[in-house]
Amino acid sequence: MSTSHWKRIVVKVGSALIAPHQQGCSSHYLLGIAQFIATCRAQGCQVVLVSSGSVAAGKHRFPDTAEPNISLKKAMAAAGQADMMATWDKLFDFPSAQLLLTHGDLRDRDRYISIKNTIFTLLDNGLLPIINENDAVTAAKLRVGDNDNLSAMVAAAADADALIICSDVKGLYTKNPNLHEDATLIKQVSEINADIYAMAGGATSSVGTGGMLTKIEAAEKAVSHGIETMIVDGFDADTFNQLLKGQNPGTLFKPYDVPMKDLLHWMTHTSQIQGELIVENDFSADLEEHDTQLTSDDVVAVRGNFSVGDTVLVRKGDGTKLAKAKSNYSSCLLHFIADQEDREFANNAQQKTGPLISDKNIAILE
Ligand SMILES: Nc1ncnc2c1ncn2[C@@H]1O[C@H](COP(=O)(O)OP(=O)(O)O)[C@@H](O)[C@H]1O
Ligand SMILES: N[C@@H](CCC(=O)OP(=O)(O)O)C(=O)O
Repeated sequence: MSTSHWKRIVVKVGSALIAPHQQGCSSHYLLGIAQFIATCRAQGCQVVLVSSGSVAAGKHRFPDTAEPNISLKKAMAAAGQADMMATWDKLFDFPSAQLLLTHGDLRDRDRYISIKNTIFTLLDNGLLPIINENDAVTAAKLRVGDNDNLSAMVAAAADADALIICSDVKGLYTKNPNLHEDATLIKQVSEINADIYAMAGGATSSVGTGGMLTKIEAAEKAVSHGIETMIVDGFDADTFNQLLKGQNPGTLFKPYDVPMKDLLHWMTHTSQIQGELIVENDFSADLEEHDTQLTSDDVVAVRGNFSVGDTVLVRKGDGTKLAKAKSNYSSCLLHFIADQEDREFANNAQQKTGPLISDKNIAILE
């Protein structure tokens, strides 16, 4: 790893670094991170910042709430977001821009492409995109829920070379170091497997979300896109000197040698399977190469409730998974078509809407 070889990176900053005392924002720990970002940019590396901290920053505006419920957390996020942006903005001598996203935005292919374009346009014009989840408006079904996974989705969208997750611990330990004195730091992870997940516990601070578990999930998403990922200690100013010297100050997760194709990665790690289309057992998944298209005639069963634009799994009746794809029809419409005795309705739907799945929006599973 070396900062001078990176063309584009995503830096994720956890809540404890932004509002360490939950009395609004503090620039104490952010200064070193801001200097690191400025140095990377000066070296020609584009930077996207994913910043947590809106809830922690807004908390002090609601002093009588020891255990805030979800509505209060949303209000805290709304109250703290502007403060958090203003705190970052003061530390930079270049302009920044705010993007507030939900999983609902990222898992819709058109909106995902639009987000991608906006990030690139901001970067190409010298702005620093600062991204957070839109906590104030999002609902349970539509949220990513933690900024570790959000930062990995953003890193994939931005086609980043590296994802640096700045937290309140040095990196991944064999067990939670805040609870176990004998925990030891893991310097490098070449393969994320069940043993690695078994080391990860949840957050122990009152402001963190997800703990190490969501960071490993994020690392898994990122490395499969070919993005080297690091968990580092944002409290320690020396972390950023080490990074600039090409050293590993925390835990480094090695990227895949052969990254997943972009569309398959998005279908696997960002979009969510909302249902299944079962096709005949002799159906082959050559939709991509042969420009063929799946129609409602090819489907023998429909599972789950999905809407137009949702991602579905295409599989054979024997269980073989063939592809993940965007459905141009809702499950409701497919059931209705299947219930019709004649073909007229299906033909009309096909003429109006086109194929059930087009070759542009399908990722063949190898
Ligand atoms: N194996 C582990 N190694 C390191 N930290 C761990 C581990 N398991 C759980 N943790 C917890 O994860 C916390 C970091 O996650 P979190 O609180 O969500 O921080 P952030 O706000 O930076 O996302 C640590 O402070 C620690 O309490
Ligand atoms: N979106 C939330 C942060 C969620 C989150 O993942 O927090 P953290 O674990 O501190 O990175 C906020 O701005 O408060």
